[in-house]
Amino acid sequence: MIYFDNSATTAVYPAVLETYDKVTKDIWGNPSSLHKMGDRSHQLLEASRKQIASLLNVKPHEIFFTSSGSESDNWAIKGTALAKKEFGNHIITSSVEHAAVLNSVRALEDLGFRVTVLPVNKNGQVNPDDLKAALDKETILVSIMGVNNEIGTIQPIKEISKVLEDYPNVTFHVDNVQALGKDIWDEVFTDRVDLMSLSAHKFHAPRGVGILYKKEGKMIKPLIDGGGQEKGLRSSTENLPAIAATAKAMRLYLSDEKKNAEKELAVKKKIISYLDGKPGIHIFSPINDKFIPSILCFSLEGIRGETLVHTLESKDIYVSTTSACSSRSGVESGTLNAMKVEDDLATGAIRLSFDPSNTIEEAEQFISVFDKIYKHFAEINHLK
Ligand SMILES: Cc1ncc(COP(=O)(O)O)c(C=O)c1O
Repeated sequence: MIYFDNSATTAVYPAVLETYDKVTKDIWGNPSSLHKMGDRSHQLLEASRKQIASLLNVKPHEIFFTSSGSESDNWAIKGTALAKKEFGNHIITSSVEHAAVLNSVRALEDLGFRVTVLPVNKNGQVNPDDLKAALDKETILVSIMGVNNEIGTIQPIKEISKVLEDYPNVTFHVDNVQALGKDIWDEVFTDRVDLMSLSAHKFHAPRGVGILYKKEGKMIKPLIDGGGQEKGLRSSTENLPAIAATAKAMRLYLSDEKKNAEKELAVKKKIISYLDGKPGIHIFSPINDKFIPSILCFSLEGIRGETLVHTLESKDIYVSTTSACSSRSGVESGTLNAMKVEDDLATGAIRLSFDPSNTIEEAEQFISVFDKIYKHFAEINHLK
């Protein structure tokens, strides 16, 4: 089996599963309970928060646990809009955001907020000058992702941060769900970032945990009301086994970022060296400093992405059409469309996403399987 779909989700590390198991069995008290069992759970919850904060170089009280990256995005955007609606009604985002961001701003648009969606260039990057031009005195929120989930573009968060230094009252949210552990943290998490979303299942923790970093003092309204957990801002009994597992997974995932990025790059390089220059092949995530090494998106002219996904699956190789969450709903790649890629190439795109555990041997096996598919379709489609 070759798993090249790590941007969709990752396998839980065995050591992390052990933590999950142990906490489920031994530390199952409700952290809000006043007795000893509750106290023990509360201590573990806070220790997990502290570890995550330390790994991200922020303060523990700036870390909030949610249920997913999607919830963190929804909360960042809708929670900020609700908290700041007296100060303005304008929100800026980009055309290549994840659906959790784009659909959140669309929902706010239906409620009367004004939304500007910034275009991107042929690499899928936002131009900071476009942001500058879009900002006005009504702007309350800017939400731009750190790394795109479909093609792996790194957004110019540093330059955007510089633009936003002149607008201290504008909340700046960054969706960094795909950016953690890619050895680019300084580029995507600056001092100017006020809110930042992460998702645990993207870094070998179990599903069911998202993280929202909220800079001290930033205004946000809760979306989930109830018993007042997470300092009254996000109620519901904490998913402690998964949270403790998340802290451990993050420590392991970030322990060798540079080496991990090099391993992913080696796999990507190997496959690109095969694909590059082949008639009918279009590569959307080349190797350069604008793209992370772990995502490779490309299409083969005349073939639908889903056909390629299922043909590869029949050989026990797992990849996605552009993003796993939209592929079942049949939605074409939002990112490639925003980059003005022709429709038939956009619907033909597949995404390979690597993990440091992937090997050059797997890349070679992929190439050998793909080459047969390529030759077959190249003949049918008369590609030269
Ligand atoms: C950039 C980005 N944001 C948000 C999400 C949503 O995260 P989750 O699956 O935890 O809801 C994803 C998931 O693929 C993503 O890639």
